[in-house]
Amino acid sequence: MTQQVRLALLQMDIAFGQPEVNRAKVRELIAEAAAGGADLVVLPELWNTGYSLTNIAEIADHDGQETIALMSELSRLHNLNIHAGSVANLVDGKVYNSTFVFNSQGEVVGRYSKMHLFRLMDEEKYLESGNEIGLFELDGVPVGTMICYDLRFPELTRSLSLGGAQIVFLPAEWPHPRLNHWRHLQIARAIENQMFMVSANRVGVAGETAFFGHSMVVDPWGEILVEGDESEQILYATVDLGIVPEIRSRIPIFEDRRPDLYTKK
Ligand SMILES: NC(=O)CCC(=O)C(=O)O
Repeated sequence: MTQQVRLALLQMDIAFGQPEVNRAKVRELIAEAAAGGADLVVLPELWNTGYSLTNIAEIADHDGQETIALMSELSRLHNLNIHAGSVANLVDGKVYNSTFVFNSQGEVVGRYSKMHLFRLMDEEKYLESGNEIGLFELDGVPVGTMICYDLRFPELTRSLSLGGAQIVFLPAEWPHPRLNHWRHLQIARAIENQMFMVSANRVGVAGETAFFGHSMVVDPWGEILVEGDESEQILYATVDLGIVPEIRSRIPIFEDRRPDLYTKK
């Protein structure tokens, strides 16, 4: 990636339990984002199935095959990077909530499976948690990824920033009534780790759960560069990666940390 990166956040509704419908929609939206000049497109959480958990093993992707084939084709076709949000993914009989990230040559450069499962939406009953953090390089830039509820765990974001991440991505299906938490936690994570937070949250309703969107890009100074409303939309923001080292040297929190004194457990 160059220093200036034009991001496109796909804030979309998700057809419940209908992967084919969602894949067709995502194909259209990525073409639209490419026409809008995007260098990097970010999708929401579980965009292939939504939270159709009772039949998730039947409708999940298998070893990421459908997702990889589609995103690899689209990243090459449109010459852009894709953070493919997350998908329900069946591996060895277990379903994971998994992220795949693609460079513009269509190669998978990052993978991550959600490590904190969200009990309020029954994830722990149907899904398996991942056991590795999502830290990787995208076009030579160290970046990290988390998924939705992971945002509530500052230790995870700190592990990513200590690993050098300059951007942390957050695909999500985060609903009402917790908009306040969603906004403030992202701003806090960006400021305390002096990095960009980039989220794509879905909109729409599933059963009694209403998802509010408000996808956003927060810079390392805690300023919101773009924020969605509650409608379907593609949000664009251009980030200047040069400000990450600049802010990290202006307030040297990574040098001033006292890990020798912090609680280990
Ligand atoms: N899909 C999720 O992980 C939702 C997390 C959420 O809503 C929260 O409040 O945390």
